[in-house]
Amino acid sequence: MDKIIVKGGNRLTGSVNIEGSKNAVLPVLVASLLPVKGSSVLTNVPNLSDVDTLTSLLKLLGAKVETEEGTVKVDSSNGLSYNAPYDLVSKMRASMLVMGPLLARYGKCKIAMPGGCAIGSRPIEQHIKGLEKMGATFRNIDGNIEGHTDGTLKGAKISLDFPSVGATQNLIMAASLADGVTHLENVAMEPEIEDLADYINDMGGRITGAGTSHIVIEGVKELTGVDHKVIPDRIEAGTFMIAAAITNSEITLKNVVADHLLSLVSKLEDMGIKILDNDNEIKVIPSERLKPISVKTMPHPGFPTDMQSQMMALLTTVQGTSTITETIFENRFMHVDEFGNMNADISLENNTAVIKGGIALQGARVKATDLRAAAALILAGLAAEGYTVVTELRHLDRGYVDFHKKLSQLGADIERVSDEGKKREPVTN
Ligand SMILES: CC(=O)N[C@H]1[C@@H](OP(=O)(O)OP(=O)(O)OC[C@H]2O[C@@H](n3ccc(=O)[nH]c3=O)[C@H](O)[C@@H]2O)O[C@H](CO)[C@@H](O)[C@@H]1O
Ligand SMILES: C=C(OP(=O)(O)O)C(=O)O
Repeated sequence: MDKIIVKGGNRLTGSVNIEGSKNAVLPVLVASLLPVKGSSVLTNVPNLSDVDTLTSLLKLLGAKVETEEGTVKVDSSNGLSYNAPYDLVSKMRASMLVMGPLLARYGKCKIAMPGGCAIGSRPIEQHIKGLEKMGATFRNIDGNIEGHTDGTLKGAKISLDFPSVGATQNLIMAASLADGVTHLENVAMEPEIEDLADYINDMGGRITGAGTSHIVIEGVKELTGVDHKVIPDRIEAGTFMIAAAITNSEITLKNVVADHLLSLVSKLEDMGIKILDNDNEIKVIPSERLKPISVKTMPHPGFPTDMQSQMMALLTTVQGTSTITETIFENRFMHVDEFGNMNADISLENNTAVIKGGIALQGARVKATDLRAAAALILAGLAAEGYTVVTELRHLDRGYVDFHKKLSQLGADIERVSDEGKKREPVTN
């Protein structure tokens, strides 16, 4: 089993390049199933295992996919299959997003129940309810969801109970090829939604309001493949901002959109850290004495759940009592015990973690419990006394490209020890 070994105490310096966003590229790849003409060329695509899993799913569905360093070309103009099997879907929640495009293009889909990080139950009733309003019917058979329409989806007025990112993406894609106009209310406002809408609009779609809570989609007869550059990964960027803060270092992030990171920036500023942004770059200027804070995860533009564990790592090093309340996923505190193994004092009161910070972290052998927890434990290792060994790196590989190499280039004492022959190779087909 691969492991990352980090020796704490080094200051970081220099700059780091941020990759294309995992949470943007996955829906954009799925939307590449929509065009009946031409092919799409996606650039700024991160080399992640989630991207490999999704391109495998697209191929299995009948799309032609060519992958090169940072670029994926998808041609879905040939007939597609409508069956997304368990072995791929179970690896990744984003697989559920193929429901919308398959129903829109073929009037049917068969999808195994989703996977992803074990951070809580991942219900999809908001996806299903919205698609039902557009005329689809569903049944559950042997762990699969089968959906049907009588030919085409119909535009509808849909209000989500909660601004689910996945449901918003699924419904945007479905409505893009539906008959008539769809109004989506109380939808997610994440930057990844805007990226998806921009991509579909460039293909000939008619979507307005993406990035607000009310999106209107006028269905079109067909879409045509286009080139699209994926937006920068705000969560990878945020993770490196915390790396700077936790090591009391000044670093610069390149290829970022500062406006996507406002809630994190505001919290870091409350703690006493200075953040300067200019022209797709962010500079983090640390401070010796940070202040404790309270954080609550919320749908965008609130504080992202995907930054919760990294922020927790930082708060363990800050003198005083901080709190983090997780409102998005009920089981996203599995890293608390791992931080405890590193001498952190964190107690859980329902969905709030109370962090008594400032007790020196001690290097330990810890286990990544999910994707962001993997990064957070490595961040804690940067500040801990002695060596921290982080295992279960398959989680890390879902969402971070060369994390240890980037940290090492910034000056961290870190290495990844691979099991012979088991290292993930980039897909080159
Ligand atoms: C709002 C939010 O922060 N969403 C995050 C979520 O997106 P993702 O699309 O995975 O999740 P959703 O936004 O759909 O779900 C957020 C919440 O809504 C619930 N839910 C969702 C759909 C549904 O049909 N029924 C239902 O109850 C989920 O259980 C969860 O508690 O995980 C991604 C990966 O960590 C993040 O990038 C997203 O920012
Ligand atoms: C948990 C994450 O991803 P997923 O929803 O794909 O599991 C994440 O990006 O932090």
